[in-house]
Amino acid sequence: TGSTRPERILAAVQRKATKGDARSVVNTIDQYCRYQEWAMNVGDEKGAILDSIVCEVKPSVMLELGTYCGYSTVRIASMLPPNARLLTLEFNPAYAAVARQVIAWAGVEDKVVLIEGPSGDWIPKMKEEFGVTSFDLVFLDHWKDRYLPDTKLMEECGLLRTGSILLADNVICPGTPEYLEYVRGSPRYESKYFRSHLEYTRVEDGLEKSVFLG
Ligand SMILES: CCNc1ncnc2c1ncn2[C@@H]1O[C@H](/C=C/CNC(=O)c2cc(-c3ccc(F)cc3)cc(O)c2O)[C@@H](O)[C@H]1O
Ligand SMILES: [Mg+2]
Repeated sequence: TGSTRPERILAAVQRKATKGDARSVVNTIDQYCRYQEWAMNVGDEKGAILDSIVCEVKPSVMLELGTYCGYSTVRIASMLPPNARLLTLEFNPAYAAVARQVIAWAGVEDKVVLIEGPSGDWIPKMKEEFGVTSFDLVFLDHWKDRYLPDTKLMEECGLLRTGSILLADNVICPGTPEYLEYVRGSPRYESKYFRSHLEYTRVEDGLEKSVFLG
């Protein structure tokens, strides 16, 4: 019963990254996943696009679907002002346990609320449990066939307001065809594709940024 990939990533962070330095945690994970073993973090190239959108939107309340090891959680949190909040959903307890430690090592735990459980259960409870009115920005990076149902669920739960932004990873690889067709075809969204590459590779992938028009 050896270690899991997320546990090996955590070990690399605790061995090589400077405690309390979020950028050093991000760089350590990128180094590890580029030169030791690949992992499904948004990565440095798409991560730079993510950074620019977080900086542009300056969200007060943000949601991330699919924490995994916490790489994008730390990346986003390091860009947020002190009073902003990032809620991140992860339903695999082992991954959540790793992510909590990565988030703590980076020193961003004050801006992050990691919620352990499936998005389908928690999205309807966001208002009552976490006092969320609506999300300024949502980063979708969980199971690709769940992007569309969860987007519809957020609409139904009144968690999107005019101007809320959805940013979806992997719209090319592995691909999210139904989601893409929906946001690009719906008059309620203004969508834009940011071309990039699959993390740590030369394979094409990209992010889709969709503004909810109400
Ligand atoms: C049940 C839906 N609700 C969920 N609620 C909460 N957490 C969820 C949920 N789904 C999945 N998760 C979690 O999100 C993470 C899942 C992410 C899925 N991502 C991918 O499959 C993915 C896959 C690739 C990829 C690309 C090319 C390949 F050859 C192989 C893999 C690249 C990526 O950037 C990816 O994001 C896990 O931590 C999982 O436990
Ligand atoms: Mg991804």
